[in-house]
Amino acid sequence: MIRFEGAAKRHPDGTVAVRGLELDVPAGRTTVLVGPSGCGKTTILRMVNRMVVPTAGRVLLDGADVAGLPAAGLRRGIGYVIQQAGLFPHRRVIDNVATVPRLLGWDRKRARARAAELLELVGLPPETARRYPAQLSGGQQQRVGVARALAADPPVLLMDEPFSAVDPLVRAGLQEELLRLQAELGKTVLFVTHDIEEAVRLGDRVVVLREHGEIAQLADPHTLLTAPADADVAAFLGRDRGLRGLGLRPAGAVPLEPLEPSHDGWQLALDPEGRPEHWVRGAERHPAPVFAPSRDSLRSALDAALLAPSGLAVAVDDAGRAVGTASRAAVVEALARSQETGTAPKPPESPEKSPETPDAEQVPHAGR
Ligand SMILES: Nc1ncnc2c1ncn2[C@@H]1O[C@H](COP(=O)(O)OP(=O)(O)OP(=O)(O)O)[C@@H](O)[C@H]1O
Repeated sequence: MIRFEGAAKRHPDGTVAVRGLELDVPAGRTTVLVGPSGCGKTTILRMVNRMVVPTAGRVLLDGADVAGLPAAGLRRGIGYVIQQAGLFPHRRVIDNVATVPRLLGWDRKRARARAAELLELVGLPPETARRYPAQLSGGQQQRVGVARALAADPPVLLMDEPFSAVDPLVRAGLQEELLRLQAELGKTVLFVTHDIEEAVRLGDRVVVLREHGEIAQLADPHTLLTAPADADVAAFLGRDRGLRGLGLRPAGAVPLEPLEPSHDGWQLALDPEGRPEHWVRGAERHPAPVFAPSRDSLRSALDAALLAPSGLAVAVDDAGRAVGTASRAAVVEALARSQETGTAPKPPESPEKSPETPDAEQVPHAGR
């Protein structure tokens, strides 16, 4: 666990980058810092690996003040991924990834074997290992950056806008990959972005910051979207590519995945008619939130995905029978696509209004 106790940074020129942050970052989860440019996100992140030394307060890593830990050892135990990957241009990909294991004293063969394993883990084909960074695409370079950060199997991963330099499609793929990796590895991830969509997509918890690293709201994505703390947060949520249009856009644009027997250990219990009842995992049992692609909005789909313990919204037909699932990522991606084209996707064929679904009334106005 990372704890910020009144951690502040005041620069010699008088600029207060961070005023006095009180924040707990829980172990094994993804916490996303999001906020406008200059609000102190990078400063906060770098306080953890001592690239920035607080001028007041302190940062604790598993109870130990990082100021008292040797910087080199501390940094080797913390993965750090930055924009543009920050790879060594003159080293082959495999040796970029093997850097930290080599620093830890592993022999070259073992370090390279570990690097090869990691390249596979982040989805890079084996032939990329022998190339130099400049011979890879931007998205591939970011994957190498992630592999390198994971090389020493650090419990903590700091990620500073790692995906912001790549185009939206590649970015969506990288986000998907990170979600998959995190489900597998359960690192303590502190992730910085200025993109609220990315924050909502990746974060178990989202910290919305305003100037001087002050917390405007700390919440899970669902609470953030449905109950912004104040008008500033609401305005921030609605800005950029915004989530404002969610309630106006039909959920029919979300691609559905077929129902599987198990999703990360969660099983969907259906009634005899095939209608979803619960998500079940061992002794755990939670309601299965649903949406109807033929008449609901993207907002309903996103709510369902955010509320489901499996992270999957269950799509139902007009009779309420389960017909597929949609992940949080798939819903956000559908939103991004509809915004890129500037118009909402065509409403699905089902013009009748349903009294239970007020969003359906708004569908014909979407895109205006
Ligand atoms: N060396 C420095 N001297 C003076 N001010 C600085 C210095 N480094 C950063 N700052 C200021 O501290 C504030 C916080 O910077 P920081 O880089 O943490 O913001 P950020 O939220 O990460 O911004 P961005 O999203 O643009 O990367 C900014 O106002 C910045 O100008």
